[in-house]
Amino acid sequence: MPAEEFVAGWISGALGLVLGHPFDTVKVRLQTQTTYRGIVDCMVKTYRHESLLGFFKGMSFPIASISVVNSILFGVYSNALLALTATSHQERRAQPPSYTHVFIAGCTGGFLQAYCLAPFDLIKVRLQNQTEPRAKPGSPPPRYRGPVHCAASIFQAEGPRGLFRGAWALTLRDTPTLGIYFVTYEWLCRQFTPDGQNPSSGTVLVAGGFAGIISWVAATPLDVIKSRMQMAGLKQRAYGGLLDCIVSSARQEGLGVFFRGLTINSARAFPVNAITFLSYEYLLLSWG
Ligand SMILES: C[N+](C)(C)CCCC[C@H](N)C(=O)O
Repeated sequence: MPAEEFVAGWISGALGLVLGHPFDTVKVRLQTQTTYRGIVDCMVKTYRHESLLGFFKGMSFPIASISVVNSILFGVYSNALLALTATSHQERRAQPPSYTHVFIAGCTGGFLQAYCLAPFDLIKVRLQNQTEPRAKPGSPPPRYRGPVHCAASIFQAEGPRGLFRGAWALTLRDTPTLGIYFVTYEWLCRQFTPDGQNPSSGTVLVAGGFAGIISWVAATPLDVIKSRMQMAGLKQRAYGGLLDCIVSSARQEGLGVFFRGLTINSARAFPVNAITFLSYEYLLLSWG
């Protein structure tokens, strides 16, 4: 099983995450809290209350964990294509796989990474939603002191299953949308690249950026539900399950609720995925 795709996926995932984290914090807050009027209001309040550091809350943890999960996505994707089409990454430019194969391999990667992502994503969302300013004398301490404390508290209160809160919603969110992600990337690359050649850096940036946007647009409704299920039981009401969360969110806030965070998700998705794909392709090319 070729391993370099896993390593390249890991490094490229980490680069994308750093670039995207401030957007991600604003998104999670908009999706789960009602105190903000919009993106700008959320940014201003976060800055005033918590300084620039507020945007980078909980970042070291995703860098260490979620970038590893990205390696699973790209590693499984490439190895699934190898199994389906018997071509390695290097051979695929000369013998491009069909879009059906790309879709199936993307869904497989998405499905497997979602399960590994679930506990890390849960901790990220819980930490991002702590809006208390850092270490102000006299103010009550935040519920979680950091990622390890957060994981331990959830484990203590709810057992190992607690760490997989929202995992179903996450799997449903990621399986089809990561199929869409790789199909969009491949399709755009092929539009701008002569047959048999490697896409230029510009093409990879644009194709990666749009692959990110399109897959995030498709993923946003379930992203909202996922974040709410992850926060359930804390500040938020508890839900009877995925369906209950969908129905009661729609009843209380209208259908627009499913598009919360769409603009910010898309604004984040372009740079993050442009850099992710560019560094991924570059690393694989330089390793030959
Ligand atoms: C499929 N869905 C759109 C949900 C996720 C796509 C993940 C791609 C990248 N790691 C990122 O954070 O943007």
